[in-house]
Amino acid sequence: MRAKLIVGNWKMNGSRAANEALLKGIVAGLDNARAVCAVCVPTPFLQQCEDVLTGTPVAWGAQDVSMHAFGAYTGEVCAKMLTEFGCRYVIVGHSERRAYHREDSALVAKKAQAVLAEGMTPIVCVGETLEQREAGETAQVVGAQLDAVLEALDAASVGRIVVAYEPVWAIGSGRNATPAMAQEVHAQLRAQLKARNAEAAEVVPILYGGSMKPENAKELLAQPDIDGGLIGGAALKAEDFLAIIHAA
Ligand SMILES: O=C[C@H](O)COP(=O)(O)O
Repeated sequence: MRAKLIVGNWKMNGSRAANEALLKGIVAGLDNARAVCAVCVPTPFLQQCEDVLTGTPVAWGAQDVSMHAFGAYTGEVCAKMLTEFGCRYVIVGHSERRAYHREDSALVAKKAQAVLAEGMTPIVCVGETLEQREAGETAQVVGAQLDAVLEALDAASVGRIVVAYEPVWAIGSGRNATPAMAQEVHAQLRAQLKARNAEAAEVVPILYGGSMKPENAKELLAQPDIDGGLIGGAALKAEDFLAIIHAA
């Protein structure tokens, strides 16, 4: 039985004052939530997460990382640096990075390797655009995105990743995939993981992301292969994020 994992992706939002209230609000409202939870915040706020969240059940992480270890890469942040701020998770391959920064699956695979090499957990995002879904290409697109990462990892490392299925058309649109649509893709992703490492496939959490909110979380999270959520907009309000955590 996989524990549910709820991760907030703050994207490029937040301020020191607002974060303080949000993080403390999340911690205060956790009660005895069964789900594991984390927030992935903009890099400048990692120190604040470490200050506020150390000793609480809420983990934290980053939204991107360099594929390089160290060196002359202006503007980049490497995995080793993230470990110095206590990061447990790093999102790689979010569709916004793929679309706005032209990141391809080969680069995403290298980033996942860099995260694993420093002992953290990559949250590997995959997902199709609306155009690709309408052309019947969903299975092929997300399959290729995940395979690129799996092929770059040794079989033992497969069990150390998290996968997030985020249909691009559902992100920030208010239009979520139906539970059945999401489950169909999650089952395919699970089968791909199994083909690489059957034992690991049973423990890898596969998260759904794309307009998950308090009103639809329970039904999505009830699907057999939906092990949690990668939450954007609803992670910016403690009340909504907590409602999703408690739905899990
Ligand atoms: O990483 C999170 C996703 O992009 C989902 O964002 P959203 O919940 O605002 O649709």
